Amino acid sequence: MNIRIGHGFDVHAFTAGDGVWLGNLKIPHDRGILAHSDGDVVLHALCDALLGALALGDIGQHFPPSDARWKGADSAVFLRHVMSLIQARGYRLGNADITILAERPKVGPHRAAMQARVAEIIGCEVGQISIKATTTEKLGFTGREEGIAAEAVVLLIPD
Ligand SMILES: Nc1ccn([C@@H]2O[C@H](COP(=O)(O)O)[C@@H](O)[C@H]2O)c(=O)n1
Ligand SMILES: C[C@@]1(CO)OP(=O)(O)OP(=O)(O)OC[C@H]1O
Repeated sequence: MNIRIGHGFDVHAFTAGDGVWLGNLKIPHDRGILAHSDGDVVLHALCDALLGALALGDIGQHFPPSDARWKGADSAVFLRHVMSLIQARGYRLGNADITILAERPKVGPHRAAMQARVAEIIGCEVGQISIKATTTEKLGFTGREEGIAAEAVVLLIPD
């Protein structure tokens, strides 16, 4: 078996609320997230990258937005399931590199806790999880603070 690479991307719109779920942590904010689940773009992009690495489809195929079971769901449930699919195929995570695109909230103060939480869900070392953030210099939908996006790249290694 060969090493495999995967890429994921996710977007959610802001709505009224008091915080956003990022990396399975609720980050205080003056907006919330519009989504079927908890709307965690970090975990959704990561799930899609992991699925993509083994050509296993995308998050919406495994957890359809039409399925009431996933309404308000904790996205850690999605990530644990995706990891179980990967492990069943004889692969483990090499590393994940995630980028959050947002003017606000600022990710820096929460980065270490987010990395630790994602590593805990996956069952890997914190050093295997990178979480970065960038503004888009006030350009586009993230720049106008209409929504938030995340991208993830992963490398999977055969056991
Ligand atoms: N939501 C964000 C956005 C950015 N950061 C940090 O600020 C740095 C500078 O961002 P630029 O878009 O101006 O390059 C960036 O490298 C991040 O460290 C952040 O924490 N949260
Ligand atoms: C996560 C799911 C779960 O129903 O819904 P949303 O929370 O809306 O998130 P999205 O990133 O659109 O992915 C699709 C679905 O799998």
